[in-house]
Amino acid sequence: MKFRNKKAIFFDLDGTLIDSVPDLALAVNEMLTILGKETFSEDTIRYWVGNGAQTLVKRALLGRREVENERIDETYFKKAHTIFLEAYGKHLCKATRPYPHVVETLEALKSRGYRLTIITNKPEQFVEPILKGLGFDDLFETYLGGDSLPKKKPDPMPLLHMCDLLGLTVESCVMVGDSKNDILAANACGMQSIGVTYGYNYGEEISIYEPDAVVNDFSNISELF
Ligand SMILES: O=C(O)COP(=O)(O)O
Ligand SMILES: [Mg+2]
Repeated sequence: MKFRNKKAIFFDLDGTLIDSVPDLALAVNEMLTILGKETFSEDTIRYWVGNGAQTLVKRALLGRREVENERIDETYFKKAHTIFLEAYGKHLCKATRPYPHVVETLEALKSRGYRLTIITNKPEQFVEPILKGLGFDDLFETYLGGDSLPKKKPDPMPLLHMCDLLGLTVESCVMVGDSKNDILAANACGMQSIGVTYGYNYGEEISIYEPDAVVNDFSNISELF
């Protein structure tokens, strides 16, 4: 298939452009150690990434992914969250790297005239330092973090807001992501989407959420435009 008449491509960050779990896991375990709690393997923590920093901290404190109806003492949670943000801020690009073919594919799409932006659930404060640290911040026109707006993916709010920022219709944009949160957000506002299979989707196949296309390697995205 080919996407036609598209003007902009919105990219998810963690699990799509960059493999950030090693550094997220380092920060989670630093937080747990400071709090005197047991730490977890990178493989376990990978299943907890996707809903932003607050949910990641909550999952780590409770030691499981399903935490929606769980209550944690607010003061304790705030302390843990602050420790996590400080720890992660120190390790943003220690082991975090772009996935294979990401940089050259983004460069090719940009040189063909596509407007490129990032919509991540990661806290906004970390986005620019990571992009700068990895040397590809100049490829993107703008970005939104998980705390930039009142709602984050899977809510369509950030996708619709990005369309407004760029002055584009939903139909002229495509969302690319590794997680159901990306595809559900796109589906909720009628935007077309591409799922990547190599990221973090809580151990589930991304195809279950019915993106318009699925790619196993980032370089395959350029063939879709
Ligand atoms: O950090 C997260 O929880 C998810 O970030 P993402 O939206 O870029 O995948
Ligand atoms: Mg992601």
